Amino acid sequence: MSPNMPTAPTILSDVPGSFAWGVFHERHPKLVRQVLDALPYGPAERAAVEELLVESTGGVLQPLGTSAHDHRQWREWGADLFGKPWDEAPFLWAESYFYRRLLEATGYFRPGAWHGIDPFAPFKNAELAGPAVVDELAALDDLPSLPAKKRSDVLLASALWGNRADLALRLTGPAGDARPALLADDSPLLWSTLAASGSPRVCLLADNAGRELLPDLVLIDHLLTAGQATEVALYVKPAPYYVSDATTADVLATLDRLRAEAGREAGRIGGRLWQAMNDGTLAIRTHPFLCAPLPFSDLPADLRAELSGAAMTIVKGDLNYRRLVGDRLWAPTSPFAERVGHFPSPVAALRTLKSDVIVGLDEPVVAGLDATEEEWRTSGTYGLIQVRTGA
Ligand SMILES: O=P(O)(O)OC[C@H]1O[C@](O)(CO)[C@@H](O)[C@@H]1O
Repeated sequence: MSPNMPTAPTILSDVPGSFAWGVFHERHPKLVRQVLDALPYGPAERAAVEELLVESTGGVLQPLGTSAHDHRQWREWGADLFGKPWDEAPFLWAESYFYRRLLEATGYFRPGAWHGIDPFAPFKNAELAGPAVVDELAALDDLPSLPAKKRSDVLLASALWGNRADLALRLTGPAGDARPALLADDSPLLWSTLAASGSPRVCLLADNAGRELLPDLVLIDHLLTAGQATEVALYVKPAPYYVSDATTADVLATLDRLRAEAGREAGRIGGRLWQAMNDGTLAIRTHPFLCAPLPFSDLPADLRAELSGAAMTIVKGDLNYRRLVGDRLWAPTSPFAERVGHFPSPVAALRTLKSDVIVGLDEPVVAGLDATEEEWRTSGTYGLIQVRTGA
């Protein structure tokens, strides 16, 4: 960050009772139980997962072993952090490292029986096979009868509140599926920017699989068929992350789920997406930096170059928002456009609020929310669509 950039305190997890503290001390223990109950890991994996929990709630950060393929990369990302207590590391860094270490503990990257086994797959699979998805697929039958403008708005809203359907929150947090109330809505700017662009290439940085990825894919199909995008690149995580984050395997499972609805709108959407992948108008992409513990202001040159050609990059979800604006206690009225000035393309954030970071709100909105008893920043009840145009 340039020395002249305004800054704000980095969020840490060292304050008992804070949201970040609760992620380590309340959510992760529940998550670990869920993971160990969902797959029949052996004694070595179980012990390693339990040790990770102990280390991450009171111990010091231990580096990855030298046999890990990315240990050098993490040494570099955490050069001044290893050996320090977990709660002295930035919350974003420590939470990301927790998920990397969980994969290490379960043997995801090691040669052996558990190689490539997604520890969160049982939850993701159950969601995709569940009744909520059946209802959501059936609702797609109404899409063709909607006027084009209405269809765009409905699908953008679905992609936004699909982010509410977050397995991490539902496995370990409060129940509930209420639609978020929008605290900021720059959607007209999103549509007008795409319309003004000659042959728009759109990038979408995905967040969760299942009930979030499904509406994301439907939105992508709409952008392509309505000519609002001529090409779409969908960026997914290179490995399981933050419980339900989408990987290529999740895209394929979701496509299969759509295509299984033969003769219905869902099936037609699945077929068009398949064809778009075949002819290259839809590309699934990934990059190691998508699982890095760093803000997007540190994008590596190759990923920055890929995104810089986009007419719009749509950034989904809470974690991506934290990385986009910086995981700091900014003033909530701090301008969104300033916070994301580093991003290489016009950018639209679609996010339900699930952590303390927030920027770009109007003062009366903040005052109204602060006057309530609600944990409005972290409850997942509120959402936003914030856009910065111009590269
Ligand atoms: O799936 P999303 O929307 O990125 O949400 C992830 C959020 O969930 C948490 O991991 C808490 O469970 C936050 O710390 C994080 O930002």
